[in-house]
Amino acid sequence: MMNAIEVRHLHKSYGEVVAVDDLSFEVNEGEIFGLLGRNGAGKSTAVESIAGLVRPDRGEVRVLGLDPRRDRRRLLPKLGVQLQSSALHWSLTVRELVRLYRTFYKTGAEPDELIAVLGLEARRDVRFDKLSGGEAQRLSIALALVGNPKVALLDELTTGLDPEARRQIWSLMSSLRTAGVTILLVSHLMEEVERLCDRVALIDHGRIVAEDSPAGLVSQAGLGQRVRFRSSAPFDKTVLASVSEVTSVEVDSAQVTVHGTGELLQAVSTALVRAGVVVTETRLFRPTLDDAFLALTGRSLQEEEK
Ligand SMILES: Nc1ncnc2c1ncn2[C@@H]1O[C@H](COP(=O)(O)OP(=O)(O)OP(=O)(O)O)[C@@H](O)[C@H]1O
Repeated sequence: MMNAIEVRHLHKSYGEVVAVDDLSFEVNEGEIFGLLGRNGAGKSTAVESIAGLVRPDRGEVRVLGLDPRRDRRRLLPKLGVQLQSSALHWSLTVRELVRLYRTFYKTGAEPDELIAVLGLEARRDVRFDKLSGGEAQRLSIALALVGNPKVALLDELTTGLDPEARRQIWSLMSSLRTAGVTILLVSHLMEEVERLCDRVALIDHGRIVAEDSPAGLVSQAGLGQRVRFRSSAPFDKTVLASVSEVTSVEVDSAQVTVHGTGELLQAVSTALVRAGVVVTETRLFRPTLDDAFLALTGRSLQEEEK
């Protein structure tokens, strides 16, 4: 099977700033692939290079086997691009813009249907400069999808959207996946990435730090899980000594934290019941993608680039 997107040894600097530093990855056909990283990590530069809008200093990009700069005319009908800051003609309405973009393609979506799918029906005749940030964002997704692309590049998919609109976009992404569209998406949102992406590349300083499924990244980080509970009687650690899932136990007065792997909660609960130990407020903490990012890059995803 051909890879829908291939990026090999991509480099791009802006003056002194190295935006993308030897970036290589592949996106399979029909896959949703996420680029996750802090502000300034180089994600947008990568997307713009794949879209053919930025000329890389070095390296190669192929989209559906085509060079996005050299084979631009052949690629554009098959490619949908949503960029972070799209400056659109401010005096055109939502409907006029979607219809205009539709004319760029031989085949594509029915403009009014697409407007409805993106929840913009009520705003159809509103000028672009009168839209809220979230509405403009949804419009930019509509414009990226109006040509029924085979490959969609979506930068900051749901940034600025309220939870309701976000869920709508997520379900739209799932139906695009079902339709076989390949999607490269840039996101800051863990929940979005965990829900949508088949695979994710963690990007830091223009480089890939790790690449796997969301669950795979969490297990790559080797963080294990924790079970925490309260014990009214002084807790005797030896109760858990022979439980193979347990790696360590911390007792802080009444609060007990058990670190371990596998079916930790089940194993700990069983051992406590067998020993006749009564505990309360039992909670399981699983490492998140955010924890994995911190473990793999040394910094939290929320932290801004200095
Ligand atoms: N056109 C440009 N001119 C100069 N510097 C740029 C340009 N575009 C990006 N950069 C710089 O390159 C680095 C990578 O930026 P890029 O926008 O690709 O990162 P990003 O991961 O997409 O971050 P964000 O989420 O904030 O957009 C940053 O240091 C940025 O300031």
